[in-house]
Amino acid sequence: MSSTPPESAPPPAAPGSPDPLALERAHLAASRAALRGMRDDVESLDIKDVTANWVNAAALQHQIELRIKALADLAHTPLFFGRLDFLRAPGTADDPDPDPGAGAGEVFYVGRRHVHDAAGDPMVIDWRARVSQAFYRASKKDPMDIGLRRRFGYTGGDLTAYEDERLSDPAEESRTSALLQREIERPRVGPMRDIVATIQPEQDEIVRGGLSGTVCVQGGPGTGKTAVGLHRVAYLLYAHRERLARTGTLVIGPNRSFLQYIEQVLPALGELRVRQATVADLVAHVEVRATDGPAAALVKGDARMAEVLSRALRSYVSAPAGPVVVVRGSRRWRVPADELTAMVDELRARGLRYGAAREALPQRIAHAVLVRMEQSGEAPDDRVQDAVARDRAVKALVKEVWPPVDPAKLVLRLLSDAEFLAEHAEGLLSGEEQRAVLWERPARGVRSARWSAADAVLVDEARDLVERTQSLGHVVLDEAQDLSPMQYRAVGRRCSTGSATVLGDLAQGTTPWATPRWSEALRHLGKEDAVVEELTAGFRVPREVIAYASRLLPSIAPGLAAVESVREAPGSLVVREVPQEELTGAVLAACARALEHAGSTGLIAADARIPALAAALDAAGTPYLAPGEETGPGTRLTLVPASLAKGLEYDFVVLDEPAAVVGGEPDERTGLRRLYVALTRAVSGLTVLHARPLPDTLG
Ligand SMILES: Nc1ncnc2c1ncn2[C@@H]1O[C@H](COP(=O)(O)OP(=O)(O)OP(=O)(O)O)[C@@H](O)[C@H]1O
Repeated sequence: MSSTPPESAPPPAAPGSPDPLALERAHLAASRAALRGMRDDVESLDIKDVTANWVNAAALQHQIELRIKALADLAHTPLFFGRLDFLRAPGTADDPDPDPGAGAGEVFYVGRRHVHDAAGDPMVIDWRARVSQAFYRASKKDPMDIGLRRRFGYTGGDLTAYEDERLSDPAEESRTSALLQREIERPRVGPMRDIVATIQPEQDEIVRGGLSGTVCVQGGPGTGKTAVGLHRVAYLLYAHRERLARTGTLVIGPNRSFLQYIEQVLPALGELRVRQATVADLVAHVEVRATDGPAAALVKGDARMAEVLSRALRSYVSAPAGPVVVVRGSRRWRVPADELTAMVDELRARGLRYGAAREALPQRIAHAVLVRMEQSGEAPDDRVQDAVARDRAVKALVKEVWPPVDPAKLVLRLLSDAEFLAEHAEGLLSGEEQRAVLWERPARGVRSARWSAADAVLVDEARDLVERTQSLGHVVLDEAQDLSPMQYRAVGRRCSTGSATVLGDLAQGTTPWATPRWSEALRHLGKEDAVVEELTAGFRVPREVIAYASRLLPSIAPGLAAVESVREAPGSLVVREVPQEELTGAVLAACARALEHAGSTGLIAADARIPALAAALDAAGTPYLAPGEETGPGTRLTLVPASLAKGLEYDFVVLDEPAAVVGGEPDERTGLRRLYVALTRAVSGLTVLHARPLPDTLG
């Protein structure tokens, strides 16, 4: 970016009047100084006076250290990226409770964090504050009382450009932002970055949605779903900090490489304490050492398995065979079998968790004993009730009629014992489905069993039947289209009393159980009343490339609209046929050409082709990384197996042999969806090289 305002900026200031860029730089310098002042204030806090207790002191010290960290002025992160000149005090037109301290015609600088000067006056407003909303939402149609919206461009940490929109001036034409275009095309080195300076209005609606409801976002490749999900977490933490600090937030992504790719975004937004995990991490109660075939995985992931498990668990509860007799001193108290049966039936009917009901039963029995004691003139108190509940006879009876159940052992038995499975899958799973889920060799113990990923989800379900899983305040679920119904349930119980942001693209579903409709996914998640929003503007992939990839849509997701790219990049797509024996050489040459440009290059290929391409790159002395590993100026090429490409992006992509990508999947639709994912990873250029024929729709 040049050091002068870009073309879209207003003409230079008239001679004699102050240079606007110089004034803005002065405000930046003053804001930096104010931020330093804020940090100095925190650093000079003396906590000795506040607390004498060392535990409290340590906790306070930790808080202070976090605050100092949050107040760091990162040289390459602009302190503010926008400015709003209000025509009158924000919100006063129709707001009975306007922001305090906002005067008519006030000017606000919008940035990543709040900065105030020594007098407490704001120098920079947090992008998440209510006044900042107009920066993202105001338009010519609805100027929201904004006279001027100014966007700033930075080079490194220096303010070098600005772009103005006079929203309330009917004479000014709306135009697309050159700074947005530049931001998107800025070469990618390192992990995903935040989009806080350029969040678009339809994205902002989702980011600032309330905490109480669940939102599901359907959006094609590169529409900003991941970015929106992460910014939504940052927003919710700002707007509901105390509540979420208590209940917790979690971001769920498809695999490690993806999590590595996104892990810097929230810390860059000042949020250091959000847990990020895969579904496998959440259900890691047993060690996964085996892979299911598609038939087994499909049945194990089906929601009917929840009912099978529930029935199997309930089968452990039996009717008492006889009375319970409690001996206290010289007296014997007898509760007959039919009364015990009524207690068991009542607890069963109440729908409590297995473990909670099991804990309640001794208290019920003790209560029945106490009633008898009172009837015979004794005056037992609570301690007596507790003692009776712990009586050996009571314990023995509870163990017999409501035995403790280890969730992993329950699943192990179902998958090892054909008769036990048949008994509880009756009317739910066909004989063939039952055979599909049974282990070939029954396992002897939980530790030695060869658990699969889907089995671990079953164990998680069983654990929840025994003891309720704790719910978090908010969960963001990315690439949600790929989850099985049982996986949705596992995520759903982690936000059962909280809310979720569900992000995905039905056209990119590549598991055998990929969800066909969001309504179904939301039902399994337990969030039927979620709002489904659609994002259609594409930020990553240039128009030519997305148009090419979208030719696959009618076969992979009929009815889904193609992404409308916000960017033209003529010449960004090259599709070339080469003889088979020249394919690898051509691929390497294409990578070398891509690497002549700044930024990252991804070489995407069918998983089966990876070893050959890795060997060829090694032989050519070209260094490369695995997906998710941080690219740096030295190594900018990543070798990406098609199965790991989802969610990632590169400035330039070289796609090796599409037919092999399609052929690497068990069926054609999944193959074409995998190809669609691979075709939509490029920001600036895509080169497709093939020796075998392309799929019909692309040919
Ligand atoms: N408003 C925006 N301003 C600037 N860049 C944006 C904006 N929205 C999205 N982007 C960029 O577009 C790219 C794609 O975004 P993101 O990865 O969130 O899309 P996605 O919908 O999750 O894609 P996929 O379906 O492929 O996973 C990222 O580089 C992101 O930073």
